[in-house]
Amino acid sequence: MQRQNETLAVPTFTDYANRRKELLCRSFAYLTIKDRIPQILTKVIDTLHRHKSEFFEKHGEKGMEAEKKAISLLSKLRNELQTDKPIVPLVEKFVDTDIWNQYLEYQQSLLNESDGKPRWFLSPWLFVECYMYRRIHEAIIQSPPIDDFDVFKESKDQNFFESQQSIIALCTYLQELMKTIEDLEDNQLKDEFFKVLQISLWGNKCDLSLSGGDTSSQKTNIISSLKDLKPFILVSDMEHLWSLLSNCKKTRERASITRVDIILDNSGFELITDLVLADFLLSSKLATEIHFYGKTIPWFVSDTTIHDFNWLIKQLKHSNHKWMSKCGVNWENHIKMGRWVYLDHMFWTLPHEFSAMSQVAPDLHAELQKAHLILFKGDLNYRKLTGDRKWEFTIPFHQALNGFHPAPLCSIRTLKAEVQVGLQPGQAEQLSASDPSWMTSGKYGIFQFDGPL
Ligand SMILES: O=P(O)(O)OC[C@@]1(O)O[C@H](CO)[C@@H](O)[C@@H]1O
Ligand SMILES: [Mn+2]
Repeated sequence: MQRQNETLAVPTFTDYANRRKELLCRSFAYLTIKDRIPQILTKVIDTLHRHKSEFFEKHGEKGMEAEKKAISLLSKLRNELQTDKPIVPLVEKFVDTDIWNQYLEYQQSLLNESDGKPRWFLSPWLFVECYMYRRIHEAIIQSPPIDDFDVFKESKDQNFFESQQSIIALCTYLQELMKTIEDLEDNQLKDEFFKVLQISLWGNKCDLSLSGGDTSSQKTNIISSLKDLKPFILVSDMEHLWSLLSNCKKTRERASITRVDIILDNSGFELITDLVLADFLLSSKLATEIHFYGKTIPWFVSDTTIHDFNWLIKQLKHSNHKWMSKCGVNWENHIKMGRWVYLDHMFWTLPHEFSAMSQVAPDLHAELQKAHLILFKGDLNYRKLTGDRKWEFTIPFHQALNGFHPAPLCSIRTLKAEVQVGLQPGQAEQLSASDPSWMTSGKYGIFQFDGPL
């Protein structure tokens, strides 16, 4: 597919003839739908199988029946996908069902010239992928009494346990830093701020949907790798973040607040890195309040739900490692005192790009407008920020946001999808020549800021 050039302000989502060509060229999107998604579905089915006796113990025969039903719905889903059947409306009534089905109709309306049915392999990748996770959820909620079962919980927890050593290193680092943070000079504080930002960036390498649900934990000490990883940061707007927050800190009146909102991505190791960043923001007084946003339903395998968030903090608190448990105690306290607030909203698990937020979820948009800074973690959020379009690499981030600007915002993301904007002329070409998989390997990262208008 041709990259959109700067003269086209908003490229259309779907040029289906080109899309087909792109798919046949074995793009990353095509391989995701063809290989990765069926692999994830097979894992989900296997997980349900393995929990059979647990369902029986909990719910008796009804639990066994429910397991069978969920598995049959999921096998049907896998078959629909693999045989490229039309994408069908959701049937089970849930808070977001109507919005989903309206979106499906919208996708259908884009297809007037063909047979009028969106299909798995010929619809926009972002839509199809989100739809698949929403259908998994539908299969589960259609199968009471196991309708609150999180099919990805096991993998998320495994990621946490396998990253133990790196988590210990991070908690120790944070607690050591806390001892001196009040005495740090401005430039020292800035250095530490940049460090915790980079920790949170590289934490995003560990997502489980890219690995098809296979384990993807952090085994090395991330802090000692930061220097070596620096050359892999393609856009580094950290200075802007520092200016913004240190300015808030200097000009803040006694009782007023500086609020940073973090749109979370993956649970497990990445979530720890985000909480380390959030704790640092409070302790350094760069912020006084943090709002976290997670997902209301299991999403893209490893994304954080309220259960994951609470579970992880509890795990830390009860750890027998001194600094891990100190972090757990402090973090629980931040929540109790209202310095940390966890929120969710169904918008985050809709297929819409973020420029549609003010229309689709005006309440969420209005809430985000109250933040001084919004940090968007991860690759999926980047795809939604930029509409997952094939933008020209050098187009300004601001333009790709397509009017989405509730407050100053920054994407913190490792590259795992074929969309990237705001690069220097020639930068993408150079990368393509030296490392053809630079956009999808998770090896490169960005801090991309869109500041005050
Ligand atoms: O948002 P995250 O966790 O950083 O990444 C999600 C992700 O792995 O899922 C998709 C592949 O299935 C890609 O968009 C992206 O690479
Ligand atoms: Mn994710």
